[in-house]
Amino acid sequence: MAADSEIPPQSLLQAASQTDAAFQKIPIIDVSNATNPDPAIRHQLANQVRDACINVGFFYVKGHGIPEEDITNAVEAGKKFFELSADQKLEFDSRKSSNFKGYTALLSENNDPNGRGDLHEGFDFGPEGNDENSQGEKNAMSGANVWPTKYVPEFRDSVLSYYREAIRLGRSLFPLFALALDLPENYFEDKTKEAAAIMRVLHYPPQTGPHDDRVVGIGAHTDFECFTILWQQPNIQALQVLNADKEWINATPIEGTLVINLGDQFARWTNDIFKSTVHRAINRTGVERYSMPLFFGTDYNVKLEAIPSCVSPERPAKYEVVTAGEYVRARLQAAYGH
Ligand SMILES: O=C(O)CCC(=O)C(=O)O
Ligand SMILES: [Fe+2]
Repeated sequence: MAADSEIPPQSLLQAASQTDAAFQKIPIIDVSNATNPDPAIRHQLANQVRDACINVGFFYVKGHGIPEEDITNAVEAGKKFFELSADQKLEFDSRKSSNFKGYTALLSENNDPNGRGDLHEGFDFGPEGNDENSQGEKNAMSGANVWPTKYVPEFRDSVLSYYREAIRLGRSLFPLFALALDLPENYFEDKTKEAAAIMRVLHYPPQTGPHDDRVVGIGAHTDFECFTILWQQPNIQALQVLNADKEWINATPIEGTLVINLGDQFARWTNDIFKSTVHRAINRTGVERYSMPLFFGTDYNVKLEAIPSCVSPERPAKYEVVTAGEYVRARLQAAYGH
């Protein structure tokens, strides 16, 4: 066994009280052993995940098992869609949909209230085929997806193949997050039955002109859900993560990895022991950039209530209890203004 497994494990609250959120680097974690039959190996991996979650809120995963071909096909389909004319793309305008699905044009979103609109366009979709069991008040994005099949016939199959792979990866991470929180490995299983994950394909045109922190690809924000699985285009530096000293740390793409970042559902659930870290993206490279985030949340009827292992007399519960569905709906309405 590795030497660090001989160090007596620190309690979660103890570890959380000694965090170093002025991180300079984003850790890389090899998750190929996430489902290893040896519990000692899974625990060791969960310790790395804990460190990343309480100090940074971001980590790269390698050994994620998503075939390169699924990534390429999804990105290529996205590129073809964004190359359509503005009028063609607006046939799928998400403002026409009651559930935030479809196309969002440049500048129609504003993630940072101090910003002037985000310089990216996007296409949003969710799970297919579970409309019946996920309808209703509780689910802000339930209901049918829209697909640009008439212009890009392979779009739906290509992005959904990647989506399914990313969901598989996301499901394999929940037991690690549970162990990292001193919880039973299956803690999140009954809370993530629907895999209420929304995925986006994003396009950031290159930005030129004078530097203005209010005009960026995606303004400074935190994500809403438990965690995000982000593919970002290789060789393009755009994504930046804010540390506790208010320095922007580059999340440079690393070949063969995906970025995982925690969102506000996890921060609320863990009473801020898991960090939902502010980030933004600016594409000043002179070339087009594409990225694909998938936001993995809990089922929308789950109450986001501080987990007992994350609360103590020194660290009382900080957030009022809301359901995941109420929370996501409010945040989406604030970002998209509808
Ligand atoms: O494109 C990126 O690198 C970041 C996207 C992002 O932060 C988001 O969609 O929430
Ligand atoms: Fe984000």
